[in-house]
Amino acid sequence: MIHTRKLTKNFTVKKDTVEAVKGVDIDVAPGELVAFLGPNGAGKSTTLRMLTTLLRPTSGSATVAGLDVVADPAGVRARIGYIGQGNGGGHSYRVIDEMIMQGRFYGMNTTDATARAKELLTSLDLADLGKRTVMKLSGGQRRRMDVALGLMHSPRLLFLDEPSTGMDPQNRANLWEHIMRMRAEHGTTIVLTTHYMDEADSMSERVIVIDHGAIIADNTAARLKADLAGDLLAVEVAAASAAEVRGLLGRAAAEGELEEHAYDGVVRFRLRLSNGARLAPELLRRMHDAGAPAQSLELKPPTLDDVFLELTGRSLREGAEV
Ligand SMILES: Nc1ncnc2c1ncn2[C@@H]1O[C@H](COP(=O)(O)OP(=O)(O)OP(=O)(O)O)[C@@H](O)[C@H]1O
Repeated sequence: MIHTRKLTKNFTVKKDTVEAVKGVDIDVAPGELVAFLGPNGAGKSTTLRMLTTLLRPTSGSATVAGLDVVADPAGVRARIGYIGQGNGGGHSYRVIDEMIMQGRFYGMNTTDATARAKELLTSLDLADLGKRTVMKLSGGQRRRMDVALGLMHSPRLLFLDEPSTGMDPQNRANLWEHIMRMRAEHGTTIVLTTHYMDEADSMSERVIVIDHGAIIADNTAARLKADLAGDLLAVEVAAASAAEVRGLLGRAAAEGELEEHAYDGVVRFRLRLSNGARLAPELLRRMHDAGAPAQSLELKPPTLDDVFLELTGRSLREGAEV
């Protein structure tokens, strides 16, 4: 559905060159749900804008829905849906009219456009609001209308640029429920950008991590976490047992990753383990047998932020406007 090779975008700002996207290779198969995850300024939107023909690449190639973005931008646009960061349509039109106009814009006749608009408004839980003017919708309803607009011409491929930024958790969950239902019903391929790691983690089947204009990881969230981060285990023991436990945990920890912190007669050890849930009981047993029992234990599965930290030495949270 998407194939890019060495896709590159440079901007010139006051004689300086900003390398926004540095030669990325991306392949997305039909039906996939892929998230571009990265901090502010990583190059996610620029990549999306090249794929949706809104920006012309500086170099490299991109084929989207079977067509070249430079040779046939109009053809690409006809086959895709795009929901940008600040979409929303006119303010004083009724929702249903806005939808029908969008369909007409894509060459549908009024009867088909009306039928499609009604169908989409129903699936996106907006049926009762069709006659309301756009400006009277709440933020969450309006974002759902954006999604409906992007789907009017039944694109096989839908791009969403930060679909839920600025929404409260309930509206985000609601939007996602609708997107997932659309996808199940129509088999739409979905590519989105986000800097919410939990969103990339729970919603996408595949996460492409972008930093400084380059792809630094590309896999399922589960694989990325298992391969690059591991579980975080924290164990507290009496200070008198620390030497014993340091030896035991040191052997289990990945190289150089055993941290310790002493306070009030207790030592708290922290380490990363690739399979913590399995290893923790065995470690506890060994500590107990060595006469150095744990006073407390905490086991946390990794997040995509841990993955990003491992890859870049920075937290994804640092740059995110969350
Ligand atoms: N039109 C432009 N002119 C100059 N520089 C630009 C332009 N658009 C983007 N950039 C720069 O290109 C880089 C990538 O920006 P981009 O918007 O693609 O990042 P992003 O990952 O989508 O960030 P965000 O999460 O904030 O939307 C940034 O350094 C940005 O300042």
